[in-house]
Amino acid sequence: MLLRLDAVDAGYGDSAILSQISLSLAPGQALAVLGRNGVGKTTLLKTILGLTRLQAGRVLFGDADASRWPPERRARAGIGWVPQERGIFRSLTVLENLTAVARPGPWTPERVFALFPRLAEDRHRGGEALSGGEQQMLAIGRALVLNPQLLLLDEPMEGLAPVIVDEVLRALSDIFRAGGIAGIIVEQHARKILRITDQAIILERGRIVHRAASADLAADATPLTRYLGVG
Ligand SMILES: Nc1ncnc2c1ncn2[C@@H]1O[C@H](COP(=O)(O)OP(=O)(O)OP(=O)(O)O)[C@@H](O)[C@H]1O
Repeated sequence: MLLRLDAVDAGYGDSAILSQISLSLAPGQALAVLGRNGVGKTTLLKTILGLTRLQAGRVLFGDADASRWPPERRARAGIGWVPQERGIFRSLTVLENLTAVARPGPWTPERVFALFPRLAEDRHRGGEALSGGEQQMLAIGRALVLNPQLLLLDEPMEGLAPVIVDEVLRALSDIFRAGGIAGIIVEQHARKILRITDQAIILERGRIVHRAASADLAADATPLTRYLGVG
């Protein structure tokens, strides 16, 4: 297993947000995290990144107990993060954004440009001149050139035009299927990411209320209707 959460309770200070979360992810596997607003999806990603307070349980990365590792150590160990607010350097060009953080490994700036031709065309443009879709692609690219083993994405499709959503979905599918990188994607639009993930969980009030193979959930949407109110 690449990642395992064992009966994790976590939150901010004394407030408990997540309760009894157990899950595991093999190398190269992708997991969809679904649920309504405020159920704790982002908090789950932050808990894996070491940005919340672990109140009970364990977080294992590879063979190591990472429960007490600070965020920097988790990043060095191979946990990558594409934050919802994207966080690119606006004063640097696209290429500089990538080269500023790249670490040795299969994912180079050139490979990112092959994945996102739109970014390749704009490689010398400044970060401040990019569209929302290009910013998202760059945020994903920047996480990739750090050559993580696990990539965490928080609502990567939010606010993007439909044509860009399709490009980002295709790229993420390539990353997981061919790139050998495991992924956890938080998303409101369940349908879209069930196609590119292996497993799915649905959260409600900080607990996992349903887990399934993504293909099964796509074929029988009863749980989606029940917990998310979508068909
Ligand atoms: N820094 C924080 N300190 C205290 N409470 C927080 C903090 N961040 C989030 N919360 C609370 O944790 C709960 C879960 O929030 P979280 O952002 O994880 O939900 P979410 O499922 O990702 O929702 P959304 O889709 O709106 O982002 C909410 O009640 C929220 O108010």
